[in-house]
Amino acid sequence: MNFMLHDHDTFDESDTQIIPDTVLEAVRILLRWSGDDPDREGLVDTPKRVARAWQEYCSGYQENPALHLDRTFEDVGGYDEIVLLKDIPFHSHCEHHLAPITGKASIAYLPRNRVVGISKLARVLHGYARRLQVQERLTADVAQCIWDHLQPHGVAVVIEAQHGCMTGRGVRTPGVSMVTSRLLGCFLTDAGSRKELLALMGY
Ligand SMILES: Nc1nc2c(ncn2[C@@H]2O[C@H](COP(=O)(O)OP(=O)(O)OP(=O)(O)O)[C@@H](O)[C@H]2O)c(=O)[nH]1
Ligand SMILES: [Zn+2]
Repeated sequence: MNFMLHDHDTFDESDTQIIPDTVLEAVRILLRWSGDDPDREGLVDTPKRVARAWQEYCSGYQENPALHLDRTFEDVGGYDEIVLLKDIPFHSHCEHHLAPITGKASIAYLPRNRVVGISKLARVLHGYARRLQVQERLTADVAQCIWDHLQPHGVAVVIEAQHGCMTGRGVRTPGVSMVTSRLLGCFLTDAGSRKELLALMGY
């Protein structure tokens, strides 16, 4: 599909974004196909809202999450133990049904000399979560990004999430969580490091 803009495309003054008319029409078609009337008052602005919402849900495609790890610090008082950012809430969407995935991630690493500003771990997570995902790939991508760019002794990412496609539709089984993990470096190879990590994470 070609998303080149045309003269008649909708210019949205509220956020100075141009939304291609093909996108707005796609939402109108979906609304009609779902059984509603896209021309009724409550739905007239819905295609524009949906387009903007999806730009936000998928804003991760416009960024390189690794850039958040560019700035590191050496002077942290000789600290050379595990750094853990625990229970970071996130939102994503599953690539199969475009349904929401909501959950929390815990991200840990064992620094090699340099540390990163702690918020950057959450930024990396959101950079990958704001794309269409399966939970396994989200977990692996976050871990690999930290591993490649910080070159620490070890990285661990554990994600626990609920999948909207299992609650609101399909098997309709609310209350279940999917848990995924990716361990790299010492957390994979050294039982002592792994034990310490899992205790810190509360597993
Ligand atoms: N492994 C994995 N599966 C996921 C994830 N998100 C959604 N799914 C699953 O993707 C599968 C897609 O299966 P399909 O049989 O192709 O689709 P479907 O007929 O809609 O399947 P049901 O959800 O069982 O109705 C489903 O089993 C979903 O539960 C994820 O992050 N990881
Ligand atoms: Zn799904």
